[in-house]
Amino acid sequence: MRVAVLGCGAIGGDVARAVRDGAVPGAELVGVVHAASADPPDLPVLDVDTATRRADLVVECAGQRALAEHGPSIVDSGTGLLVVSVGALADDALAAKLRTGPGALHLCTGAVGGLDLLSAAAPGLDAVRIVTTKKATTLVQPWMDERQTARIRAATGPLELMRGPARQVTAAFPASANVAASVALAVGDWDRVEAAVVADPNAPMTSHVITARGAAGRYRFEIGNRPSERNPATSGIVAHAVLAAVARLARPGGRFA
Ligand SMILES: NC(=O)C1=CN([C@@H]2O[C@H](COP(=O)(O)OP(=O)(O)OC[C@H]3O[C@@H](n4cnc5c(N)ncnc54)[C@H](O)[C@@H]3O)[C@@H](O)[C@H]2O)C=CC1
Ligand SMILES: O=C([O-])CC(=O)C(=O)O
Repeated sequence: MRVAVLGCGAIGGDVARAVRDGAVPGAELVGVVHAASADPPDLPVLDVDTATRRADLVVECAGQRALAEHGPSIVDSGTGLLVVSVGALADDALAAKLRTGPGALHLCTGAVGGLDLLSAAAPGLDAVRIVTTKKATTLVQPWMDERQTARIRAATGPLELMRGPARQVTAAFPASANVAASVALAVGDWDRVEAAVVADPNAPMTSHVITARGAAGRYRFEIGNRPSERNPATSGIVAHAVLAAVARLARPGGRFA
């Protein structure tokens, strides 16, 4: 399977180098699509149209906005698309376009787990929640006013920044709350999932606590991820989750579906 990577930052750079170095049996790197001014010195850089033409699978690691910009033309061309910025699917029109194909849309589990069980239990779940806690300064957003930004920077303990429907929270924190979208997509219902984002200056790790209950049972998944050394807003595990997904697509069969 020929693989191109869209976005060559903390996740995409690690994914592209691992595929290039043969870490994923059955997958080979055709190149990366890179937006920053200086090209990554050790990877072949392609424009998005060439990458789409040459690859069987484009792996999006570039953010919700880049997915909205390039995703539709990738699937429209028949090339497969593996998405890490799943929060972009909170836009129903974009989600419908990406699901239309003919290229297949695949979602990466990213920084969280338990999505398979939540998906299976979904018809019997009433309340589903995810609380994300990260290093405070990684959660400052362009839409915040000076007072709010100063409050985050001065925080000495946990500070809840937002609590609300998953759709709203993933849009407000597009590089930090894709996990809220992952839970909503697993449950198949944006309205049943409440998400919260907490800034904690002392958080040694990024944590995601997912709880759900209903007729199906009671569930609690507590995840503590070490942040990426390249991007403290991103959990280090995400690049590995992307590589695991590429491996499943490159050599299907004999694994959890
Ligand atoms: N599903 C999940 O659990 C998670 C999802 N994410 C998503 O992954 C994205 C990437 O995360 P990182 O690698 O840590 O971010 P990063 O900021 O380190 O890297 C993103 C890269 O994409 C590039 N880029 C942006 N727009 C582009 C475009 N139109 N074409 C080509 N390249 C473009 C940037 O220049 C940058 O190099 C996040 O923005 C977030 O949406 C991140 C963490 C967890
Ligand atoms: O990496 C993480 O822990 C979560 C994250 O940034 C996201 O969901 O966008």
